[in-house]
Amino acid sequence: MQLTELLSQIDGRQLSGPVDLCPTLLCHDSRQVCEGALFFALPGAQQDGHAFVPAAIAAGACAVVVERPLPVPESVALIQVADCRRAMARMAAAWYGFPARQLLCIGVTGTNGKTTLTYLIEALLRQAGHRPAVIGTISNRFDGYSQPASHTTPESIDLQALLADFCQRGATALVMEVSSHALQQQRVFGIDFAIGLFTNLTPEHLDYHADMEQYFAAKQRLFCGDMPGCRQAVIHLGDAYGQRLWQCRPDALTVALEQDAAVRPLAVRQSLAGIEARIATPAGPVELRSALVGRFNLENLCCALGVGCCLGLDTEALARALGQVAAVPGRLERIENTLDALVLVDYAHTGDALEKALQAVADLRPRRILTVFGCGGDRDPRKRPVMGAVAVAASDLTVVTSDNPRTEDPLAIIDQICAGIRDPRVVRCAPETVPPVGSAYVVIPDRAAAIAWAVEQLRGGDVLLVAGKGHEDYQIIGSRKQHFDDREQLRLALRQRGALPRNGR
Ligand SMILES: CC(=O)N[C@H]1[C@@H](OP(=O)(O)OP(=O)(O)OC[C@H]2O[C@@H](n3ccc(=O)[nH]c3=O)[C@H](O)[C@@H]2O)O[C@H](CO)[C@@H](O)[C@@H]1O[C@H](C)C(=O)N[C@@H](C)C(=O)N[C@H](CCC(=O)O)C(=O)O
Ligand SMILES: Nc1ncnc2c1ncn2[C@@H]1O[C@H](COP(=O)(O)OP(=O)(O)OP(=O)(O)O)[C@@H](O)[C@H]1O
Ligand SMILES: N[C@H](CCC[C@H](N)C(=O)O)C(=O)O
Ligand SMILES: [Mg+2]
Repeated sequence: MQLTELLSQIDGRQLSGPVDLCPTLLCHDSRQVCEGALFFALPGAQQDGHAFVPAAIAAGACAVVVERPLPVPESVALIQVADCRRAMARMAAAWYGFPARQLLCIGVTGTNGKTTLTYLIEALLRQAGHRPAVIGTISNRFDGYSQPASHTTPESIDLQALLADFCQRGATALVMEVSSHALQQQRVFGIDFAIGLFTNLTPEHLDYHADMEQYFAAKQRLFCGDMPGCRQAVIHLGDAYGQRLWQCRPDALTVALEQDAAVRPLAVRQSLAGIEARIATPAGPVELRSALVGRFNLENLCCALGVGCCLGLDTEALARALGQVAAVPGRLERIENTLDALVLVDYAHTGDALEKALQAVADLRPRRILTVFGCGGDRDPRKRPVMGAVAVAASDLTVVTSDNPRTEDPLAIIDQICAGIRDPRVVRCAPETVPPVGSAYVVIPDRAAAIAWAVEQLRGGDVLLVAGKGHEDYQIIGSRKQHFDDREQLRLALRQRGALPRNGR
């Protein structure tokens, strides 16, 4: 594609140097530049891409997009723009032939529930006769083809490449998680979402966003802004930020569990077998049976119904589609055992998610609740003491361990978690002396050892919740990513106790 054609996508740019160029590649990492590449110098959180312009040119870049003028050789085109990430998103869309225009695009944002909702909406889109692609935390996938995701929402160049690939494979629709990082960094700029869904907003990513207001402002961009955002909004009102969002999108289809809204439950029965509910919707009352458990999943199902109504599905089609989603990997995922205990792996890695997951467990009225969790390194440290407090408040026995320490000291992360455990009734015990019943916590930094120890404590009627890593099949310690899977570790520990069922893997 001609550089001039790409440049026609962006306003207010200044150009110097040659224009009659045909770049071979779009790229923002100097380490990936090849002969003829068009390089975007992104101002980053860690580094400034402008510093890598000389390296990009040395590696063969024929053109560079910058926010500040820089000296470059005469043979290189220099394009100066106000916002490099936005220019990159627009040019990437053009480069790949505007694939999003061929898809019915649905964007899901909010602190928790996005991944779950993409699975539910995927089923609704199928029911509506679409061939949906899914982009999110677990994987980017379409029709049997799946690649593990490195980000919840890919960088704009990767995103547009994926969309073009999905279109080529025959996708007609897309449901994607839209993270606050993505909205802040313009990764989805230019995508015209037919439907945007807001689930909730609770403290998270406050290492990246200055405060909750900035975090909310990022999320809000999907609904009211210049992106172009979404045509139809679905908003969960049982959340103070959802209420605020509704003020800027009074046309939204509203969802709530406990207040008046277009989608709201009329009658609910919850058990370990799942959720049975009669739910009011604009299409009429839906009789829903879902194998998903927990009140937060009732909320997710209601949000999905809102989206399904926007798709024009009738009540039977809505119930049929959502009833088909029996589980979401790593979200309250059950691990079979012969102890008559419920063993669950869950991705709760925020205070609110952990509280909701533990509430879902408590609603099952178990004998005891045992919780194993840690917090990721190089991520918002503010959630650590909160998760510590939430875990011990709702558990009989908590095992504080490591998540993905990344470049932080795992013991320092654990100390920050424990600093939140202020309730004098909760005692810290050594693993050898822990009382069998009561409010206690132990610290076992090695996650595999923590899981094995918790499994040893399990008795019939107990629930064991291993939280924080869900579907992840790795652990990042330092800069090394090694294989680690909570589900495998649990099965290993259960096997060692002779408590893995005959057919258990
Ligand atoms: C905090 C964050 O979002 N960081 C993202 C951001 O990095 P950054 O702004 O820090 O970039 P940087 O490292 O300072 O580098 C600046 C520029 O210099 C370039 N560079 C750098 C080094 C070099 O030698 N040459 C070079 O050209 C880089 O490619 C980049 O373009 O831009 C990078 C390029 O697009 C991303 O890869 C990077 O994601 C990092 C890896 C990350 O961990 N992001 C997470 C926190 C994230 O995005 N999470 C969200 C939300 C998760 C959720 O809630 O589910 C997600 O959507 O996944
Ligand atoms: N509606 C909800 N409200 C609160 N917590 C929820 C909700 N849905 C799911 N959770 C909890 O949050 C965890 C993560 O859920 P899910 O993966 O669906 O959210 P997400 O928004 O995609 O998260 P991430 O931003 O990490 O990708 C679940 O394992 C569960 O513990
Ligand atoms: N989407 C979240 C995932 C956190 C998962 C947890 N296991 C961790 O590594 O902190 C993030 O990037 O902050
Ligand atoms: Mg997700």
